[in-house]
Amino acid sequence: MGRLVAIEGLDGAGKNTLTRAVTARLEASGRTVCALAFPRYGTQFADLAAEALRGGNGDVAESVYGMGLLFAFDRQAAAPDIRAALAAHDVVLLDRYAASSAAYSAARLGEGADGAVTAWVRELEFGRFGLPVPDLQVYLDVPVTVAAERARSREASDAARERDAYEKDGDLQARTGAVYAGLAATEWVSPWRVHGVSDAPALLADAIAALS
Ligand SMILES: Nc1ncnc2c1ncn2[C@@H]1O[C@H](COP(=O)(O)OP(=O)(O)OP(=O)(O)O)[C@@H](O)[C@H]1O
Ligand SMILES: Cc1cn([C@H]2C[C@H](O)[C@@H](COP(=O)(O)O)O2)c(=O)[nH]c1=O
Repeated sequence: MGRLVAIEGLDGAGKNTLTRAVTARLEASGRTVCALAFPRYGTQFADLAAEALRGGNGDVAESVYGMGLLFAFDRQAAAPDIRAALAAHDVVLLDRYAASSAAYSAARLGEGADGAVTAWVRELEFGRFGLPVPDLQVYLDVPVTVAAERARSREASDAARERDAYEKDGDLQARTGAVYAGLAATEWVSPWRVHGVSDAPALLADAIAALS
């Protein structure tokens, strides 16, 4: 059975880039890795959520819990794929998982890491839906200004990556970062590790390798 590792952080923090670097390092050391990303763009629930964050689907985006349900349904639909990946690989790396819902939802509501909505996400996704619990959650701790600049320059160079409502809201990003720090400090759902902006991907890859 493989180890499940979720990489979390702000929009533009570099989660996808870090996931690819860690995958390469783990594979070079002989481990098999499967990388998945949430939301799963191109599938129903993820696309409904993405459209909502760009002004579509009526007033869905106004509801924090409504958005939480769409993201949670996306993960519930992916659960068989995650379990199959865990059965077939040494490591399954997730670019965002349930903690993204916890962090962004709490930030939108002005709650902390120990508030009502993070408890709701935990119970819904790991309780009611029975999603696999990560062996390790990683908070990629990048300053809000750096993440925002990366998201902006990516938008400038790639028209398909136009920033959504969350990405354009600097105050929301700052609050989300604070909630992520709280989730990591309190080991929300399972163990966490903080990966700093200057930390080498190899450090994280070695920590993941040590899990198995
Ligand atoms: N360590 C780094 N140094 C400099 N630039 C980086 C670094 N990591 C990522 N970037 C750049 O920042 C941008 C965002 O990176 P990436 O797509 O990996 O972020 P992300 O956290 O997955 O974003 P999102 O959650 O918004 O999809 C990309 O253009 C990427 O090339
Ligand atoms: C999975 C997930 C995502 N979000 C938010 C975070 C981002 O602002 C957007 C889109 O994600 P991407 O990484 O930029 O593609 O959705 C969320 O609030 N809850 C979630 O579960």
